[in-house]
Amino acid sequence: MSALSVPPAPDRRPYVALVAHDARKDEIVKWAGRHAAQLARVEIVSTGTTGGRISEAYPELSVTRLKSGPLGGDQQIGAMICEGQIAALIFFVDPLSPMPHDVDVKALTRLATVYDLPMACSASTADLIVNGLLGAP
Ligand SMILES: O=C(CO)COP(=O)(O)O
Repeated sequence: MSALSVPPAPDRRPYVALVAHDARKDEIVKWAGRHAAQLARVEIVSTGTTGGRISEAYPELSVTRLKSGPLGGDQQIGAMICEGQIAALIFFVDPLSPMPHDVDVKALTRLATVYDLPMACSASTADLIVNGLLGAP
C-alpha cells in the first residue's frame, strides 16, 4: 500500500500500530517475532522505517507503512486514532535521546491517552496488551 496516505479502515480487522525509535527497532522486531501468530490476525500499521524492518523480517504479516516518524508518520497514526481505526499502540520510545520530532511523539502518546487507547512503550506492557486483545499465542 502507498506510504503517502492514511488508509481507510479495513473491513474486518482492526489495526495495531507498531512504532519504534531507532535505538529500539531491533527490540520491536524481536517482540513482533514472539507475537507473530497473534499479529497475523490483525492489520498492522507502522511508521515508515519501523514498518520496513517488520515486513522484511516477517513478510507474512500485513503491514501498512506510513511516512517515517520525523516526516509526519506519528501524526498520521494520531489521525487514525482520532478516526477510531487503531485498536492499540505499541510504541517503543527511546527515552535517552533527543528527537527532532519530539512534539510529534508527545502528540501521538497524548492522543492515545485522550482516546483511552491501550498503549505500550516497552515489551512487558506490549505483551500484556497483545495477549489481552488477541488472546494467548
Ligand atoms: O520516529 C519514529 C516515531 O517517533 C519512528 O519512525 P520510523 O519508524 O520511520 O523510524
